[in-house]
Amino acid sequence: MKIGVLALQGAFIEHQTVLEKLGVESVQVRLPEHLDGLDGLIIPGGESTTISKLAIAFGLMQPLREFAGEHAVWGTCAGAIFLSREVGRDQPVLGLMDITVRRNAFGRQVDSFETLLDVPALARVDAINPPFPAVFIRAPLIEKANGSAEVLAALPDGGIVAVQQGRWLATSFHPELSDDDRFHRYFLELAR
Ligand SMILES: NC(=O)CC[C@H](N)C(=O)O
Repeated sequence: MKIGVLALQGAFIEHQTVLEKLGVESVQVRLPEHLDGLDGLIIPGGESTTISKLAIAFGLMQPLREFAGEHAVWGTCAGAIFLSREVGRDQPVLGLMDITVRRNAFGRQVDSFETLLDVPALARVDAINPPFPAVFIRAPLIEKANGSAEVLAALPDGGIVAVQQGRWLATSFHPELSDDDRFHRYFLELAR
């Protein structure tokens, strides 16, 4: 199995480190041809406007959409914004997942925090399934999950922070920054 990590900007190395620990080969994706032969793709957190500018400059927008049509794709934080259909402002996105996101939804004072999340779907990779330690950094909130997009996790106030739509995943937080590889293992199941 070979997983690509979009390596235009942001926390791509951190995802590669987790994949390496799991014994999975990973490839940095910067150009369309780097998508060849991959079983799945992770779009990391970072700055979604920068990621989209570079993706346009490198001719990646359409190749990424085509790749996602046939493979598992997971966006974390800025990556989730990039995967979404609606960001409520004029910003190029892939428009794949049927979700509406609000960038920087947690405001300045609490722009970064860690919290324990119940994620029932992770029982697929861990029968005991303790709460997941989720790291939020200037995170977006998923305001709506429409159509076949299913909510995997929400904050106690109901704010949606993880969604799955078929083989696509979006998380507002950064599982690559917590010492817990269950989301990565869950994604690898989707990529298989
Ligand atoms: N940690 C992150 O990926 C932050 C996302 C960033 N605030 C954005 O809007 O793109």
